[in-house]
Amino acid sequence: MEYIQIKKENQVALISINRPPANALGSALIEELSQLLDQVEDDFDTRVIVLHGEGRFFSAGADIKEFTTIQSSEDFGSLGEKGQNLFERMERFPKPIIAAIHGAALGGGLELAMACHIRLVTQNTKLGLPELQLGLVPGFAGTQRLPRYVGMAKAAEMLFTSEPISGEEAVKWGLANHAYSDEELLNRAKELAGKIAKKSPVSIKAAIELLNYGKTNQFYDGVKRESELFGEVFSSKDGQEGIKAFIEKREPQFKGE
Ligand SMILES: C/C=C/C(=O)SCCNC(=O)CCNC(=O)[C@H](O)C(C)(C)COP(=O)(O)OP(=O)(O)OC[C@H]1O[C@@H](n2cnc3c(N)ncnc32)[C@H](O)[C@@H]1OP(=O)(O)O
Repeated sequence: MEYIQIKKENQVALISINRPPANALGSALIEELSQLLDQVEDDFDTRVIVLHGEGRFFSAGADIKEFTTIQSSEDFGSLGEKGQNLFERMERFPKPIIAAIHGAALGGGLELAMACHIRLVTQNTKLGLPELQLGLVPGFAGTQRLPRYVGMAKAAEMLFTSEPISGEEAVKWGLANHAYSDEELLNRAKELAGKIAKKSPVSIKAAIELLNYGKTNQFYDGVKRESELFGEVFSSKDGQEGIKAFIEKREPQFKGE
């Protein structure tokens, strides 16, 4: 695999995303992550997964540079669906997935983290869904998962302003379980994974299935509508302007078209 490494220690699989400079979730990386889950699912000896990012960030989201190679709203919508399907699989995965988040988890990076069962963060990490800054909307089910963690009002504020919250704030809002220093993060994640690995895989699998019953049809209808709007908004002039502005490192000029 090119962008993802796996290391096993005491029944815990440490999965590292390694795609400098920002661990952007391009379509190849999404595919690799999906293949890796196939491997881990079949490996009886792996009981818990810890997911983290190499380098400066957990992940700065979908690959904005790759967006410029996409021609139609349908293709953009299907990119969204690929991410949505992978993240749904993760949330239902029979083995617990702990995200250990440092630096930043933005856009698709936070959507990935929100699909994990437990989130540990560093105090100063930035967590946000800044897609509206790009003239877009989130497309990997973030519009449906974020309000489940932080409530509608805080989710609306985070989406409308595009501003991230810190790891410490994320714990207060229920988006993350615990915040640690940069030095502590990975060891704490491994320690927690070790505790969970001692439980019966049978009862863990049942607990994950049961936790997922909290998601009603409204959640799935919302995810479907998100992928349609993700494609439509991408094709708007504002969507194209937002992506161009990011690449040109300038403020976007949105005209409502
Ligand atoms: C369905 C899902 C949709 C989405 O996820 S849309 C994407 C949502 N994410 C974002 O909008 C985040 C965009 N990135 C940022 O805001 C910033 O970056 C950071 C806060 C992560 C870091 O800022 P700083 O420390 O000032 O570094 P830097 O010079 O902006 O970035 C370092 C290099 O990383 C590239 N990069 C950052 N994020 C992405 C990305 N999401 N996709 C592709 N490339 C990205 C930059 O362009 C640059 O690269 P170069 O050194 O070549 O100029």
